[in-house]
Amino acid sequence: MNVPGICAVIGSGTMGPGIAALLARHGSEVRLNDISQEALDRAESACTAASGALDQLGTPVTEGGSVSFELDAAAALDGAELVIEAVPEEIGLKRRVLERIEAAVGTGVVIATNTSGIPISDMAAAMAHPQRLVGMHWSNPPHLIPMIEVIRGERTDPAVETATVAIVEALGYKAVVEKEVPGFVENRVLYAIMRECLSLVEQGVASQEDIDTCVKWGIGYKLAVIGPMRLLDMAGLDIYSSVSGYLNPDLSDEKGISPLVTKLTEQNRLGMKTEDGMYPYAEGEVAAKRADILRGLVTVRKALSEITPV
Ligand SMILES: NC(=O)c1ccc[n+]([C@@H]2O[C@H](COP(=O)([O-])OP(=O)(O)OC[C@H]3O[C@@H](n4cnc5c(N)ncnc54)[C@H](O)[C@@H]3O)[C@@H](O)[C@H]2O)c1
Ligand SMILES: Cc1ncc(CO)c(C(=O)O)c1O
Repeated sequence: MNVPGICAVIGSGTMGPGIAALLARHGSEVRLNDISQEALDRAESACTAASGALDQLGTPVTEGGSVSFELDAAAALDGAELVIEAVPEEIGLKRRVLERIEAAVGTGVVIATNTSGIPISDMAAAMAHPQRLVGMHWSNPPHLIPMIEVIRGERTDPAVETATVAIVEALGYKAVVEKEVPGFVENRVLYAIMRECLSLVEQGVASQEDIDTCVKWGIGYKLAVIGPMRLLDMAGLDIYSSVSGYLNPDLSDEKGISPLVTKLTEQNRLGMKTEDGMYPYAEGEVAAKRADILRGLVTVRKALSEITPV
């Protein structure tokens, strides 16, 4: 199945433009909406950059695709066959936006939320037709990371989930989340890794730099080729049993926010957006790092596409 003819993406911040660019690449007429004209102005250059990255990847262009930038939500939603909500991760805002989307589209239109981990059923609670809400969790940067989680809520119509899986499979790789646990699969695994890494820095076990090197060139490299379940078979479940027996009780079980992250956020050291966070950034260094990251993701994605999935 190809992607829908007309899509609306509601929210044009970090995620919206890359989502729109990829859908347009596959032939959709995409309307990108935001309440901020400045965000829409930034989105135009973000979409151009995303399209350039897709050129480098060699992603074929399906004729007929386009992205328009709409401050008027009604204009963006008019005739949409798929709506993707990508506004900030705040359930009250998402519920209000979903209500407005519902009022503007037919009951047969799939409404997908890009929430990072809010249970779909919680978001659907305010909807008149909750059966058409489905989770479609993209990863940043959305035009390059080909895996998209599909998450159904308690009242999601199975046909809506099936249609969403078909769209995802036209774009990349699906991971169907069978139970809508907070964080779904990707972010639960990612946040478990980040919790342990932050704990290791807080304990002085290793520096940020060496932890990044260890994870990138150790498990990150390996897991890019061998999924964790396959790796268990490769290592041997007996090995896992022996090691996890003494290691699991010692892993971080921090239930709150990392004290180091709390300290840094209180100091407004938020990372690249403030040019200081886990690392300091000299003038111009953030743009250079972002370019390096995108170049690296394109290069690795090309290499991975050369191998058969293990
Ligand atoms: N940033 C990431 O790495 C990432 C990755 C995957 C999923 N997500 C999820 O995607 C969603 C969006 O995240 P983001 O990082 O793009 O957020 P963001 O804050 O960068 O962008 C959100 C955009 O929504 C706009 N907006 C706010 N209210 C609106 C409304 N009523 N109508 C239309 N637009 C509105 C804002 O002006 C802003 O431009 C969140 O649920 C987030 O958890 C984020
Ligand atoms: C830190 C962090 N949190 C959430 C997400 C996605 O929902 C990402 C990501 O996509 O990379 C992330 O890095």
